[in-house]
Amino acid sequence: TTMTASIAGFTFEDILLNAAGVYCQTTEELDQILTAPGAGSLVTKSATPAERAGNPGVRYADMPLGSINSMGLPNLSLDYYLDYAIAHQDEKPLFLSIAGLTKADNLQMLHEIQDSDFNGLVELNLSCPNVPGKPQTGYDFDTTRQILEETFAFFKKPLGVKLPPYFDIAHFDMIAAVLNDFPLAFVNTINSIGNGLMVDPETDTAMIAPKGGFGGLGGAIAKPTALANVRGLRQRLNAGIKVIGTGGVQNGRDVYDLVLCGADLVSVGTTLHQEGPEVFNRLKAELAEQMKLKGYDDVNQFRSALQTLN
Ligand SMILES: O=C(O)c1[nH]c(=O)[nH]c(=O)c1I
Repeated sequence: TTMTASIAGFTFEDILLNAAGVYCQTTEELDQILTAPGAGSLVTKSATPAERAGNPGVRYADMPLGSINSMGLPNLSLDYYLDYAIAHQDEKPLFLSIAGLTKADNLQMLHEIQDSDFNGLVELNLSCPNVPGKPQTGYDFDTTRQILEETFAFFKKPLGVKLPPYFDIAHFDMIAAVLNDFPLAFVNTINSIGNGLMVDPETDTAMIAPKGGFGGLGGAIAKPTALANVRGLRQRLNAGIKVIGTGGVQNGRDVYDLVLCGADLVSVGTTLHQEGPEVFNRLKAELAEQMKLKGYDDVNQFRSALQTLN
């Protein structure tokens, strides 16, 4: 069974990887993803120029429908992840994620990456929902265009963007109209569904502390929105912009569905957090089983092959 994909000239021997933010905070965690059977790549925790502690208090919770988090962008700084990525980029194609709190921070980090020995892929996170007072850039189409214009004036290495989920067909049209104007290597869709709220039934209290309990939703609850965003963007984006599908992956059928909607790679967040890096081998085996049932021996045979009723 062939389960490879290519983005920006990189060949991925497996289509699975972690979702940024999950199991990728420290070199110890990153090494586990790097060596996990079934994982074809990894992405580092979204970085800021300087180290950040993130939001105080309980900031992650599992729940029946998935997870809720308001981490608040805790990370060990761009240099920490850049050093790791440079040290390991010859072992697998790697993604380095950045999430500056300002355009200036993003441009500063991109200049540093441009001038560095890192030659992998950069994921510009435009969708962190959990920094108090900071809106999700991906919902501001003009600001998104502005950042990409200033970025591509100097940045020449493979770059993609991590997008928030969109819930209006008009917004699929609008974000695609922006993205299609730039030589992006990929989009990664979706980030968590921003600012949900969950209650602990024992105590009638919000499950997480930051922002009065408001946080990004992941896991099973995110699957229909993830499928719609992968499909909606695949249908609208230039063929040269590849798609990483993220959201709601619990089993091989979920991976299959994201590929059916157009995903080239598939990333796993909540289920990785709950199960650990052995999840990749399980998902790979279950995907292979699903493909066998359907008569496919290569993911390239059914990518974007979703049928519709009319
Ligand atoms: O709270 C976080 O650190 C976080 N949490 C998310 O669910 N998505 C993000 O992009 C980020 I930067």
